[in-house]
Amino acid sequence: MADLSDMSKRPRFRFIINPTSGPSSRVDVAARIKLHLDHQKFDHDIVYTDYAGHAPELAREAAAQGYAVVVAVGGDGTVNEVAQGLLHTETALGIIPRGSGNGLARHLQVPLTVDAAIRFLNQGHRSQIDSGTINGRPFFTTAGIGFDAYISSVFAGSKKRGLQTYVELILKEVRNYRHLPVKAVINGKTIETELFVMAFANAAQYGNNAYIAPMANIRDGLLDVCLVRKLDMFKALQLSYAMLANKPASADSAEYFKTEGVTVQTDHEMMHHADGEYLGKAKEFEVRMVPQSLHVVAR
Ligand SMILES: Nc1ncnc2c1ncn2[C@@H]1O[C@H](COP(=O)(O)OP(=O)(O)OP(=O)(O)O)[C@@H](O)[C@H]1O
Repeated sequence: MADLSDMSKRPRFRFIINPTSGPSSRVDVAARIKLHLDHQKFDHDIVYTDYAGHAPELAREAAAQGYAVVVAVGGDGTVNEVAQGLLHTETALGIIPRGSGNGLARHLQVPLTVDAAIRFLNQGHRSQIDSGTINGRPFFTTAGIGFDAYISSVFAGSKKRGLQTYVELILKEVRNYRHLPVKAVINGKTIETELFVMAFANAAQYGNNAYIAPMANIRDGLLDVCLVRKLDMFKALQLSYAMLANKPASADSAEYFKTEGVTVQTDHEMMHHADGEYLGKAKEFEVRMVPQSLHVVAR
């Protein structure tokens, strides 16, 4: 683990702000950076995204120019985009969490308020984490097939944001959700089942401290798979309780696997997501771990 303050040249930080993300309470993040970043130690610039998909370009450009850290200012969607631009480079991802879930920030124990997150960046702790891919698309927190992807698709079309919207959606949609048969291969074993959800966890949680894979270690080179077969109301309650208590669910509600990769096939078009971003439908999925592929500023 290196300390940024040890570097001989003054390290540069780029802050990438997604102006569309964040709670309704407006904080002038640029002003907070001016106030709290250690300007004796670090140079910085601030750029704003103009459109979805802009952040990877801005991050890639900064990595090519030798910036020490690129800080994603936004929710997990922005974090995902910035991190994509930093994969396999020496530039570390920093986070100022501004989303409703903040899954990666929570897993990496980044402070959740703007001022504290900036002061945390000053400490300059760096380490490396794994990332994953689902059908080639990178993810850093979780990806999934089934109900979680369905919720991300409904959420994407909803104007409302935040935890309450998520909970309302889940309660409304869970009763109507149609389970589909899949064939998955995990660690050489073939599983054929009616699927509610198959979640692929690099970090332990979806965000909002909802733990889908409590044992997940973001640095072990392994993916934690949580398989939930057909769900009834009793199992749904058991699973929800376990997720909020940061404990594995009982064996008849969910099964957990550690693996380097998974393939899934189905005769039906199924939805998938990466870090809560809805990615559309497919009949075949390949999920892979990419060990130690991203530097981060984390505890
Ligand atoms: N300038 C922009 N205009 C429109 N969309 C943008 C812009 N910049 C980034 N985006 C898109 O906004 C999406 C959502 O961002 P993000 O997840 O950070 O915020 P959020 O939706 O408020 O957070 P959460 O998902 O935690 O509620 C990103 O996936 C990104 O593609």
